[in-house]
Amino acid sequence: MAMEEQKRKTTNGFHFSEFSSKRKHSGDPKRKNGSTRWSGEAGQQHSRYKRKMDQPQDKPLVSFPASKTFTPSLGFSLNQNGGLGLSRTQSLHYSCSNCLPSQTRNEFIDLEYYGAGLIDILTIDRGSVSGLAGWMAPTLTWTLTNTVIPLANPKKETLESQRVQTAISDSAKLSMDDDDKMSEAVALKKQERRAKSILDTMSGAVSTTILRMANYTLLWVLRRLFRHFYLQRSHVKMLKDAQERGVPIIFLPCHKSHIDYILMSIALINIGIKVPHIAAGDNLNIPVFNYFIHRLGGFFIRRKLDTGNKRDDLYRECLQEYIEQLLKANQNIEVYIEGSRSRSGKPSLPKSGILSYFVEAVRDGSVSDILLVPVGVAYDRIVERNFIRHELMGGNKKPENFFKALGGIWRMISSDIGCVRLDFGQPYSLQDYLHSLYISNQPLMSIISHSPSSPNSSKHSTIDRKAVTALSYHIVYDFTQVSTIMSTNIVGFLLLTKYRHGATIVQLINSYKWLSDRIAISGRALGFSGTPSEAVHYALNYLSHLITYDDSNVARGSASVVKGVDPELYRVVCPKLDLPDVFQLSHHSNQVTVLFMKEAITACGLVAMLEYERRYDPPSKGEENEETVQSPQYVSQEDLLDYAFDITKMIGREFTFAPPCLDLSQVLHDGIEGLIVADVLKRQSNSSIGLHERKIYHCSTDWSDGSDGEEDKPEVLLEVSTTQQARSYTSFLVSVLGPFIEGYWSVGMALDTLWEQQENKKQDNPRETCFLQELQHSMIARHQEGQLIHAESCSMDLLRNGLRSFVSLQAVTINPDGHVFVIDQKELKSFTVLLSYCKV
Ligand SMILES: CCCCCCCCCCCCCCCC(=O)SCCNC(=O)CCNC(=O)[C@H](O)C(C)(C)COP(=O)(O)OP(=O)(O)OC[C@H]1O[C@@H](n2cnc3c(N)ncnc32)[C@H](O)[C@@H]1OP(=O)(O)O
Repeated sequence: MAMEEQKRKTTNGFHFSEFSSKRKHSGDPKRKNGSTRWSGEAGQQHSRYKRKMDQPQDKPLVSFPASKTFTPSLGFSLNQNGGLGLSRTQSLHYSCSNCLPSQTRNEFIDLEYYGAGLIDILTIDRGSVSGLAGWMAPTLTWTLTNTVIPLANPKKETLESQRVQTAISDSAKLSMDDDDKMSEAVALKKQERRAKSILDTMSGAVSTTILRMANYTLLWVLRRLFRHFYLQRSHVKMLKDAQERGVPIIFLPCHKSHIDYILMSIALINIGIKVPHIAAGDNLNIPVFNYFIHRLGGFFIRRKLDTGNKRDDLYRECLQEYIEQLLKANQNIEVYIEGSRSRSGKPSLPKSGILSYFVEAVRDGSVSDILLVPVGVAYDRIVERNFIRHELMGGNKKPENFFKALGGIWRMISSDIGCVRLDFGQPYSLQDYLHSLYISNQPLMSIISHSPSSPNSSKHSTIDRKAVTALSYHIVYDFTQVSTIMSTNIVGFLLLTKYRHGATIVQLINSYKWLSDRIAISGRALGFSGTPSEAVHYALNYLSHLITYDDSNVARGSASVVKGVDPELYRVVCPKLDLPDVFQLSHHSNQVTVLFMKEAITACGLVAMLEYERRYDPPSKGEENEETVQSPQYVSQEDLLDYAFDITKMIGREFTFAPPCLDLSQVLHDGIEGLIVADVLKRQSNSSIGLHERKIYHCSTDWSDGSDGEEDKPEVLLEVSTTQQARSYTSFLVSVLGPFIEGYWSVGMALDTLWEQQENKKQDNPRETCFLQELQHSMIARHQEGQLIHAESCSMDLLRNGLRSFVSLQAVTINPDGHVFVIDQKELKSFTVLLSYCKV
């Protein structure tokens, strides 16, 4: 009792994160605020803690997805394969009720157009005109005359602007400080020349003639590449309505392939939307191509604004002013905020630099408003397979060049990529977004780390960096939500989770039905409308290089083969789990993973919690009778949330599975609800269970300091179902996150070894790239020895994210020279142990 009293005295209420949850810990002096101790040594430290939700109890637990409406299966189309078409039409107008006022949300929704079907851009409006004339007619007439507004001269206006002129004189002063002998006139001239050369490289004038020719040629190429290229009719109307508003539209697509921007421009041109100016990384500034890119609307930006460690303010100002000039001229802009193509199929963490320029333009009144349109791009097949294999296996990014680009185009033309679909999210006003964000003081989800402004950053004091970062995460969430899930994604996902050891086609068809229903309920669009059997066959055809068939079942005349049913359906399909093939399957599968994230995280929390208890709090000898073993298990909901919270902190950034304006505890509550609906957990009222019969894994309320009367609140207990069905669903959910858990755990173990070396000062700490390469080599070796469960966990992308996650948990740091140092071994160990519990 005295000990409990002592605990109570030493317990402090503290904020685990600024926004999300408030925890109390046990008062163990070894524990530091906000961290969970996951000691590997039995019984040494208990990691139970009490967590208190900031949210009032009467607030709805889950308030997203918001304002979504959806009409299933209205459109229909046939493809060349005789009926297997991408035709399920589902309109999804997503916007977030948390951070947008309702009038903005519903502004562009016009129910009349709902479910009016899909448009195939490859055959759009050719109508009765046939042959060459049919091709040329739309190209030469209405399309381009409407869609390109010639720019006056953004380069000249940018150069003459107050902002760039000030930056020129500031840079001149700096160069005079560096070189005493330089006169002011010379310094100014030099900086002026530099500004001019920056803008020469950056800007280009759109040419209607070249656009017209490109539209014609590329439509021809795309016809060879894709079976269909679909847009939703309702989205076309929505974009036209948005265009009527007379403010610039910013298109923010996800980035999976070089074809993304070609599809975007072609789609917009052919539906009569003003063609956007596209921010292109300067790696594409290659001879010949750069001429065309400039004339097709691209403008080059550096992928890193600063060169080396030297800050380049002149470049920043030129870029910002150039963008502002485009906005003032009411031009549409397209930005790939992920900054590069996704290697893993899931969105990369967004970059906020260009977004901050849009925000600043609206806030300082340079433009009255801007409409933001997230765009999802979905392919049946991965377009650039080789580059994914190469880079995820740790290969360096190869610089682009003319011949490589030509080779890439040729390879693409000669392959069949299936169908592609563009889905536009509902346009939302940046003005409204900022307004409601500041008015409602929305919290940002705590797992988002926003980069603080650099110490020598003189700018952007007026912009709340958190708000801009939140906006960028919101966009990533939005384009994920609007993206269509293709049949290849579903089959890839099933093969990597439920059926890693193989499944008959019949099993795949049944699971496909189940999963497509899940997708429909979640409000995401499904990119296939045929029967599940057609969809599975269609997908297996596109995944043929990633699977093998085992016919022994059929040849043996196995009992499971039903007479009278096509024996083909009993062939066993096995995924190729070798490296690097498995990366491609996981690229497909990751499109679906995000749907299960909330539940999978809570399921991992549950597994970790039960494993912890099994190891460190086994039933005492006397209790170990048959009755106790079979008695139901209970967990405290709050403790489960704590475990889930820590897992989210660790691997949550792999997927943007909730908008940043939601409180993380709300999101995880949603995950628990999912487990309850699936009968994995059952909610119990405290009073209905006698203390003696509870085997409850929860913390003691005695740890509370009692200052806020929390102990008055009834404790929510969850009964863990022991049915076979519940267990297999839990294992399925855990397997969804399996590769991430295994990869991150391997990073944790490698860092632990590094810490030992660091302590013994055996050798210099490795650089980040070296550390990751060595780790990947050892993992590949372990995979070859059959010691890894998931070969996907060897992905360089995943290992890099794992390392960054430990950095953001402040267990590890990477110094300016790129060397990796462990700075908090306890924190490192606690999270590594937590991951090992999820692995079981
Ligand atoms: C008909 C036929 C048609 C055919 C049609 C063909 C079309 C032919 C076109 C080809 C088109 C190709 C298109 C390819 C697609 C790509 O090439 S994708 C790659 C290029 N695009 C991008 O990277 C866009 C997204 N990236 C960004 O926005 C990055 O921030 C930037 C601008 C590249 C800079 O990155 P960075 O150097 O790492 O710097 P970062 O930390 O982001 O910060 C820079 C500044 O932004 C501001 N900032 C950053 N974060 C924040 C924040 N949270 N809050 C406030 N301010 C912030 C600050 O001012 C910051 O400076 P300091 O605070 O340090 O002073």
